Amino acid sequence: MRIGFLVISWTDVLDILLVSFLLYQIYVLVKGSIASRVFLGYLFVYVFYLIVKGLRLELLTAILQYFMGVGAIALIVIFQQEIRRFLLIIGKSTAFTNNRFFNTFLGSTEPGLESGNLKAIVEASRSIASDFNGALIVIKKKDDLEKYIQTGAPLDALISKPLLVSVFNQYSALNDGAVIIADGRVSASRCILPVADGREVPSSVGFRHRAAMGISEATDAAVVVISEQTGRISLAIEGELFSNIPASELEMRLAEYLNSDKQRV
Ligand SMILES: Nc1ncnc2c1ncn2[C@@H]1O[C@H](COP(=O)(O)OP(=O)(O)OP(=O)(O)O)[C@@H](O)[C@H]1O
Repeated sequence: MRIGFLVISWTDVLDILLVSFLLYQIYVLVKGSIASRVFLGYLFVYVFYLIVKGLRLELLTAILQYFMGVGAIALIVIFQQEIRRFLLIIGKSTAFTNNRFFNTFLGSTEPGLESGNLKAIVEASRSIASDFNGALIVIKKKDDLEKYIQTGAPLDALISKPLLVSVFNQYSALNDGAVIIADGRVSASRCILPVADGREVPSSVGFRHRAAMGISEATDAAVVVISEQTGRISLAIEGELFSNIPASELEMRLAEYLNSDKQRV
């Protein structure tokens, strides 16, 4: 196709569409954050560099070229949260993660938790909350949690209300950190979770709740978090924290999420 003096092929159109899509995704990721200003600043420098290069100002071009090279590395450091989120979105896209072969390869298993086990978790949460003992309970869906289980003390125990209540008792030696429930067993306690520190986390949120958001952002696990200060039960799913959930609603919400085959994006 010819537009004026420009000859445009279908690969050029594809190229433009892909670049537009990428730029839009970057815009969505950095929108509203401090990173968006950095991104804009970098874009201005790049446009300036193109103008300078077009005008054949050799010295300034060389300086800006060097600056752009160093800037690219600086951008990776500045945007590490956004890049991580972007790669997670790609890694969790339904086309791959719903595929049986990829699930085996990634160590993912079928989702679901027996209703008796779910009831035990909910009853334990109710009891822990009423005693104002804090708790952090990670429940595996499909994604492998072995990496996080390794950070804690192995338990490999049957799921039961008395066990969970005693683990999170304030005098227990196991109450620090998170309990991870995987494949119908209480795998470990005292586990260390990644902490969410993105712009969407309100500064008032403490580390227990940040850790719940962090692991639910990094994996598809559901996390029950109970505040030691307020006794409130919250649920973290897909990086989002749903605060102050009534115990009566918790079981339904957990069952709905854990038993669904839906993979987040
Ligand atoms: N990254 C983490 N991984 C696992 N557990 C954590 C992590 N960060 C904090 N915790 C647990 O949360 C506990 C309380 O942390 P903190 O008081 O900062 O959280 P909070 O969100 O304010 O919760 P609370 O309302 O219960 O005080 C810690 O003692 C620890 O057991």
